[in-house]
Amino acid sequence: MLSLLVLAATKHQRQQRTAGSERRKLPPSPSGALPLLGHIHLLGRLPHRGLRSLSASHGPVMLLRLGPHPTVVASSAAAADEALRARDASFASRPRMPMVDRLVYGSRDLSFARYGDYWRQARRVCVLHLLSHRRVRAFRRAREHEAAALLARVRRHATGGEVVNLSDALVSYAKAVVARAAFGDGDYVVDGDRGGDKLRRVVTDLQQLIMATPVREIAPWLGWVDTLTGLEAKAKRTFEAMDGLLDRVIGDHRARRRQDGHRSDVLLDVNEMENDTGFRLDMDNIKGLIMDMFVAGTDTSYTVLEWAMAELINHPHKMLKLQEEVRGAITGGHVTEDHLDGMPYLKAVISETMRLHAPVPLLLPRETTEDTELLGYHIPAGTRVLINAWAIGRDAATWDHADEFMPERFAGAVAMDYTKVGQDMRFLAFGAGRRGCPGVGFAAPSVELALASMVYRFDWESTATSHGRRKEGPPVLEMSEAFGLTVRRKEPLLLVAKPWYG
Ligand code: HEM
Repeated sequence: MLSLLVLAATKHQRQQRTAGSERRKLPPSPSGALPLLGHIHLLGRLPHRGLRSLSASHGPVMLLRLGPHPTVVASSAAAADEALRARDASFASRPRMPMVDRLVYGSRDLSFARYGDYWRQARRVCVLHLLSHRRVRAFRRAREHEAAALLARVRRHATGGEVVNLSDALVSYAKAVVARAAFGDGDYVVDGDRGGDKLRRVVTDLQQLIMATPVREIAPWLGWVDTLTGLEAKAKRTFEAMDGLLDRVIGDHRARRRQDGHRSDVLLDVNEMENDTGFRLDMDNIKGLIMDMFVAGTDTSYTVLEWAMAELINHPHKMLKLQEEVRGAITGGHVTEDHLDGMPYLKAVISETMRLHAPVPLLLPRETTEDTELLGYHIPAGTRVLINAWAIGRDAATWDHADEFMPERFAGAVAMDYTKVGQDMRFLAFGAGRRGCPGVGFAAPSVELALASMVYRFDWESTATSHGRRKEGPPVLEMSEAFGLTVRRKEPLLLVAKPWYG
């Protein structure tokens, strides 16, 4: 009898344990994890693609170990919806990344700040004072001025029949537009670099470093490898260049304020404006936030423009359709921001470009703030989370002809407004939820104005077709990607532009 009771009790305990572990089932993990590295080697050169392949076998929620970090990867709209909408607060932090701490003032900015009171206040300050509708409107003239400079640069090559390196021209445009807003109206340079090349390199290095996994992070006793590979020196050089630039920007503004009460730099005035709330920014916070505006706003906008032009070149009928819309809407000989509202196809082209080429393919890494769940799997507190926005944008389960460039899907009666962040969880170019991009209102007019201006003023051809018009046919431009925080084209966009005089 006793043994029967013991047996029954043991069985009950086992059942309870099984039920408990089922309730706390972890997401599936690919096999092949290596000591120290975990699954890093499975990601490949283009992690958003590597992760999509893994999710094809392991499902929309996977658990990977990237170095020492357990990392959940979400690869479907349903998983993103749960993480970024239904359980938004549980997925709202950012992980501590030693390299980011080092480059971005201990992550005391906005993009990389951990979820909590500082982040909440910093985001409010940015949304209210830096990225408000009023301030975006205030920079309208600056955007129109920079768009004119972009066209002048293209025209210089076009009149001589030369090839234009459009990638270079677009990088300069995007950096100039954001720099005016982030740095004020001064002409700031790194080490006497007038053309802005060094500044561009510093920002590129900064982005690559943010994505790098230092060996020190995987195996602290192998930290010397980072010195040997030059990673340490690159991090030091990059931080010093950016920090020096920010010191000059802030120093100049302070001097001008002392001289003439000039009040153009909102961040430097924030502490006065925020007196009532008791929130104060120290110098590292101010530098971190200016850096955020610059780094978060430039390569993203430029990448969208570059992919949009490449897709339009590969789809000449769509290019013609866009040109007809833009040329039909323009009065006065050049595009202004007043014209943009009357260009639904332009907005559809931009949406479709970002669906196919999510500029930040894995968003910014998240971290869970508490024990939570995702599609029925248990996700412990402190787990890193990657949302594969790129894979979700191309998911054949939710998009027809998912890999095709079809702006029409966003035009017409059910047109999607891409500036409404989080409206459609199949489209995550700007992320979603409380950590979604607060800069979309700033990015939209600068991207739309530049694209409309380029297709209005010029007819475009790839160097491969410039000696004879090509009918719709196989794509002529190589569309390979280079990975970073943003994913840009691997090869620069070299095009021939022919002025259009209407
Ligand atoms: C086409 C242009 C842009 C794209 C595609 C883009 C995309 C993104 C993405 C994917 C995120 C991460 C969202 C998440 O984790 O859910 C983000 C965050 C952020 N973006 Fe943008 N962005 C763009 C332009 C801008 C601009 C112009 C600014 C500012 C001037 C900006 C400022 C920020 C900031 C501060 C964050 C961090 C927000 C937080 O963590 O609370 N972005 N952006």
